[in-house]
Amino acid sequence: MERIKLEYGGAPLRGSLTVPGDKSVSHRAVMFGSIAEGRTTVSGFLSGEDCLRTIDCFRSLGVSIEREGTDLVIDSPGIDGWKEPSDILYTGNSGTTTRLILGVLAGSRVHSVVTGDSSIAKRPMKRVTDPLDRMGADIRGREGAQYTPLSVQGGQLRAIDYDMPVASAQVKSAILFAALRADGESVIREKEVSRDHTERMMHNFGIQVSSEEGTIRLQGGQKPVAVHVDVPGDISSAAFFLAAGALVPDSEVSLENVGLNPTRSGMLDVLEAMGAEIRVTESGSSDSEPRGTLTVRHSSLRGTEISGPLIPRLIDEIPVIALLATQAEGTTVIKDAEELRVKETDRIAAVAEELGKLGADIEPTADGMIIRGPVRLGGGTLDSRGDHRIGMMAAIASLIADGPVELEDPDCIAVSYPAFFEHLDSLQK
Ligand SMILES: O=C(O)C1=C[C@@H](OP(=O)(O)O)[C@@H](O)[C@H](O)C1
Ligand SMILES: C=C(OP(=O)(O)O)C(=O)O
Repeated sequence: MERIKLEYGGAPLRGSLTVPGDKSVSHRAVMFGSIAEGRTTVSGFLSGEDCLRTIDCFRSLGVSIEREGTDLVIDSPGIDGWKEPSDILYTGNSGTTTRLILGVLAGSRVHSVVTGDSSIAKRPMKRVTDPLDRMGADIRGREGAQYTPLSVQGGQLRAIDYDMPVASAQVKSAILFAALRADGESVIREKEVSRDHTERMMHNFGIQVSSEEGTIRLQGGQKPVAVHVDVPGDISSAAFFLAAGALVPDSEVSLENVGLNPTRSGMLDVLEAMGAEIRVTESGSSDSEPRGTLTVRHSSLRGTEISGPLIPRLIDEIPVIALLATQAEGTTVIKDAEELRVKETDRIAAVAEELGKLGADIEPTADGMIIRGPVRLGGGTLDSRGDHRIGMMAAIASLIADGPVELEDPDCIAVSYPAFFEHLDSLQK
């Protein structure tokens, strides 16, 4: 496995950057564009490994998906014209692809088998296969459809009235895709409000869906109409440079065209609560996803508490927020974040153990962590554990470490941010 030296210490980060397209929105653009009959075009699409796996899956179903210049062009016969794939649908490392596609396939007319890599094989799927089963889906798989590989025989579905036991946009979205093909009106009640890109994109594709205080209602049988989707920059990718700008002395970093959907922007609330100097300039939205420029400067930070409804609004940013907290005065408590244990890795253990190697004081708890700061970080060899967000957290940690930092298995960063190291270099010139 590759190991690289991270030689970034010291120099301030200055300048501006456009982060790559939002991963969640990119996946959904391919999915809706494949369900809708006709031509969907997508600008700002993220060509990260996870989204490429989504493209592969829909190509196998007979959808044409090609690059034309910087746009992605999707030509689909519509869901009822899909062909049965002659091989498995391979979802790689992508939880979003795996879970959402189960909902899409359940309401299709084809038989398919879905599987991913060794990380996906450990991630819980029952949270999706259970509600889909109640809708009449025929899904079978390992340990009673708890884990991949999963086989799906598409068919006619019935509507569901469902109280979600986990706060998860992936579960909500899988049910919504199935509900679109079901007889009757489905009602989904969220445990906590999670990212609403699926609902927003449904509006763009001409589907009526209502959402009020965590209750979503969707009438089945509506047909999406092919449109153009403009994907905003990914706030979860921007998060690493927001943290770097706040942590490295003399830095000032601007990030442009970042998606500012309020169900995703919890990190901005945390930066403010920690005392970071951050400016948000909204630039409006060309579709239903708001966006704007974020500018951050080196700041002295204080500890904070992160819990409750804030958690789904920043779930993927917690590794880099934990790094920020190691440099903050006082204690930071993160709780209600047990979902971190079932991401690409167990991110509670990974953050505590990997940053611990540099001397950070992080106590893992069942549903989060307690971080005491500030602590000067030293050198060490960190392991991404095949998790892109742990890899990028390590790279940002190297910016403030007193000793040399090495990173094992950096390649996984391409899952969400293939140009990450180029962008980091460009801010240190
Ligand atoms: O719906 C999505 O696009 C995502 C939802 C979140 O997962 P959960 O739904 O499991 O919380 C998030 O962690 C993931 O990176 C992307
Ligand atoms: C959890 C993540 O993605 P997924 O669930 O799609 O693998 C992530 O990007 O941090």
